[in-house]
Amino acid sequence: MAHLAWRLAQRWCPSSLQVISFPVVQLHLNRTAMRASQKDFENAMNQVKLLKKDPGNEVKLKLYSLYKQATEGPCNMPKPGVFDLINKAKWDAWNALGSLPKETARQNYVDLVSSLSSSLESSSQVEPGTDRKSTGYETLMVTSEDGITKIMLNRPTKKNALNVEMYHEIMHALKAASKDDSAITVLTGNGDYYSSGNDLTNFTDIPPGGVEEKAKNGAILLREFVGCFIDFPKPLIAVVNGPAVGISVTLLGLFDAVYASDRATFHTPFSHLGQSPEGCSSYTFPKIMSPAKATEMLVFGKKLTAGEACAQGLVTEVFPDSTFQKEVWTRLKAFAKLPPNAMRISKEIIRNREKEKLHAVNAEECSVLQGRWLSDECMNAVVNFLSRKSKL
Ligand SMILES: CCCCCC/C=C/C(=O)SCCNC(=O)CCNC(=O)[C@H](O)C(C)(C)COP(=O)(O)OP(=O)(O)OC[C@H]1O[C@@H](n2cnc3c(N)ncnc32)[C@H](O)[C@@H]1OP(=O)(O)O
Repeated sequence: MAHLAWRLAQRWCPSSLQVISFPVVQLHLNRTAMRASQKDFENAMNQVKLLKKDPGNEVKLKLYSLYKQATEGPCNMPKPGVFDLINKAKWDAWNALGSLPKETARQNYVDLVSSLSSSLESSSQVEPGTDRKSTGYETLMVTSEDGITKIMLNRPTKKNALNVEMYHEIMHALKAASKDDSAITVLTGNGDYYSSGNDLTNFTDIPPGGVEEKAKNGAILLREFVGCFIDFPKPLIAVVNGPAVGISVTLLGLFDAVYASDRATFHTPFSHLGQSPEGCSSYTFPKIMSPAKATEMLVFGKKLTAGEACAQGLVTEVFPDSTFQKEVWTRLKAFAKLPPNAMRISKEIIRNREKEKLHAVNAEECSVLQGRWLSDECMNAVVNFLSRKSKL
């Protein structure tokens, strides 16, 4: 009983939640894949001023040291005397960052502020079900309510095509959702599309190292991105509000449930684009729907209706578009009331024995795609789309 009381206190007492939030801060500090722009950095500096709670001296020193490193580089001040306690603590914190590059310090600062904003916001949450909106995302809307973290793709005018920023932001949102206090996580799209897949303009921004470097970087990003779905620890549900194309379809094989509007379609036109399957679909689709049906989709680019996708096991259930949102969210709210640890553990039992295999498949698919991106077939398809000569 005392144990239960302690756990309840830990759940609701803001000061103990501050302690819980610390590993989240660490997690964000370890994330180096995203690159913060000067604008992100300035936004983060403004956000610090808006924090409603004092984050404590340890965090303030970390913020100070990252700020100095990001703006001035390695510590360049003479060491204060032992009795100058405050300046000595600040000097120690800055000096401890050694030769950490300015860009990394800037990114770590932005991550730290972002994690502080969400952890301190959640510590002031008094009632379950209070809506929590994330800020700082350019391409997503992320909310946490009723035990559900909802990650909404938010580029409706581009049919929610996934640009490089969106890949990074989804990874960030998934990592945050895996640590937050929600029971389940949902991915959905804003507007009439779920997602039109990879943003084909991703192929246009060629770095100094040329197309080879571009393809290599793309493969690294894709592998990390898909890896986040393979490793996601809580029930992950897709609410497919409209047509889905390319990678937004292949990833569905890594979700725990897929609910679709009857307006949704499922299209993986990889051969048309001179590309090859990703998102582990070369492994998950044949298992889900038989090798021949997977071939129709992944090799011949057959577009499925929601009903067909459901009959083939890719979609869990289809709802009429007119009642889709209401019916699905009612159901998800009921799921989110189930004991979260039991759900997490059950997911682990269902998925874990496949994890190693999925990571190996992911690595292989990315390596094959890296080669495909350099092919004439792929380059022509991208040029045709961008010059408005072709559409799916
Ligand atoms: C790090 C790299 C990882 C890569 C992973 C590999 C992933 C592979 C894939 O996902 S393959 C699938 C790629 N997707 C496509 O080929 C879809 C291309 N889009 C279309 O064919 C059409 O836009 C459509 C059928 C999705 C929708 O047609 P329509 O309803 O007529 O709308 P518009 O074409 O007018 O679209 C509106 C607006 O959005 C832009 N847009 C839509 N999809 C994409 C896209 N995938 N990439 C870039 N831009 C896209 C479109 O250009 C319009 O923009 P505009 O208003 O003209 O500025």
